[in-house]
Amino acid sequence: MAKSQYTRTKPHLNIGTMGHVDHGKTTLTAAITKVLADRDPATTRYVAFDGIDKAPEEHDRGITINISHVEYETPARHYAHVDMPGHADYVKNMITGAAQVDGAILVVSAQDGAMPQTREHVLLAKRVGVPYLVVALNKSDAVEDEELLDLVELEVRELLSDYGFPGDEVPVVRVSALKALEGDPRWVQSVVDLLNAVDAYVPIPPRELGEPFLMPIENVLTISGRGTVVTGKVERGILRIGDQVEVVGLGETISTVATGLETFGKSLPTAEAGDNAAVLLRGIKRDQVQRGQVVALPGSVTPHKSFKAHMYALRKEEGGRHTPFVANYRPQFFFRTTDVSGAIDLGDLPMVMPGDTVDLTVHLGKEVPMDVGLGFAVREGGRTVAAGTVSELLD
Ligand SMILES: Nc1nc2c(ncn2[C@@H]2O[C@H](COP(=O)(O)OP(=O)(O)OP(=O)(O)O)[C@@H](O)[C@H]2O)c(=O)[nH]1
Ligand SMILES: [Mg+2]
Repeated sequence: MAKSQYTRTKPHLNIGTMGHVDHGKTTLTAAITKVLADRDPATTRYVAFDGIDKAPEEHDRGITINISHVEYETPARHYAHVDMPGHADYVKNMITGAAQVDGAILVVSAQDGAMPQTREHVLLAKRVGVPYLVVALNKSDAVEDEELLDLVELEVRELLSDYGFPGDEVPVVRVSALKALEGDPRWVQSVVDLLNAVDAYVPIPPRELGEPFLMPIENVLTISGRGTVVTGKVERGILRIGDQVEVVGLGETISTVATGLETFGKSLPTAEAGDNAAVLLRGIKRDQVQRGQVVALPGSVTPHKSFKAHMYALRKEEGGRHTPFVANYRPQFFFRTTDVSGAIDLGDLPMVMPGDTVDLTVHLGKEVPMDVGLGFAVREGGRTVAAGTVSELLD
């Protein structure tokens, strides 16, 4: 596929920006690439705001809809960065992004403080297993009163603690993405400080290199003359060019061979757990594969329609339901990069109250590749109402 080769000179980490709509996630993403590209153009390419929010609808509405990937390097690390949407209607896309990261930058506008999707994103981050958050208190240029900044910081720390993050320890860095993008030295430094905090606070997670290869498919592309390419973040294991793989879930399992590997347009000899990879699949047509399936070592993962789950129903203060749900409740279930509708079998329970933690059975409309321990979110009418983990595989 690509000409130049990706060399693993620095540890690799997956990070992203999350937070309420308009708090400055995309501006910060652009500013990070700008600041790093200005320092070392050999390792980072500047990606302007329009290169991140590319879709015409994003342009017209001035909001992020799709998640978008950029890469950059600090002196210590290579980062793949996913810019997530903040708008309530696109939380679905945000969940996909959050499921991939090893840590995230929670962007909070210092002017507005914590807002509904700040809360929802922190909660989802916890539920989908984002292990570390660093806070960018953005738009600090627009708030002159230091005490106000202190107040917002305190509020955010409390919010983090409410959802099980160490609110006292989490680095909170006062930044201005906009001013950094404009080259204002004070605020350029604020972005450098933020990156230093990420370098120092978010550890490189142990990669499951010894496990069988698995990559959830996030996107499917056609490369003319070459064939079909699937992209995603490698969840576990190592894949080499020429390896036999299976595409599993949402229908028949398909067997094929990985005939090419890439990351950010550079060729890879092997794709490893943690990598953002593009995998060229031999003899596969674009319509045979889709987002939500996984590419895996043959026989290593099986698709299931039914499973037992350990689940927490969000309280109404957390954005959850105001009323209990009863037998045959049919919400959407979000796994890795897909969502599927399903029914909940409560067994002997008469109902589930917001705030309850329960064990129940789920029957999905389509087969999803899963293992015990896989996390999922439950949504209904555009909001997250529950979150859980798979505790036992049924048929
Ligand atoms: N004053 C000031 N304005 C900012 C700053 N960062 C972003 N903005 C402005 O805030 C608005 C929203 O910025 P975006 O980067 O699109 O916000 P977002 O969080 O990506 O929005 P969604 O992706 O739609 O959730 C834009 O008008 C920016 O110019 C900042 O540091 N200071
Ligand atoms: Mg955005």
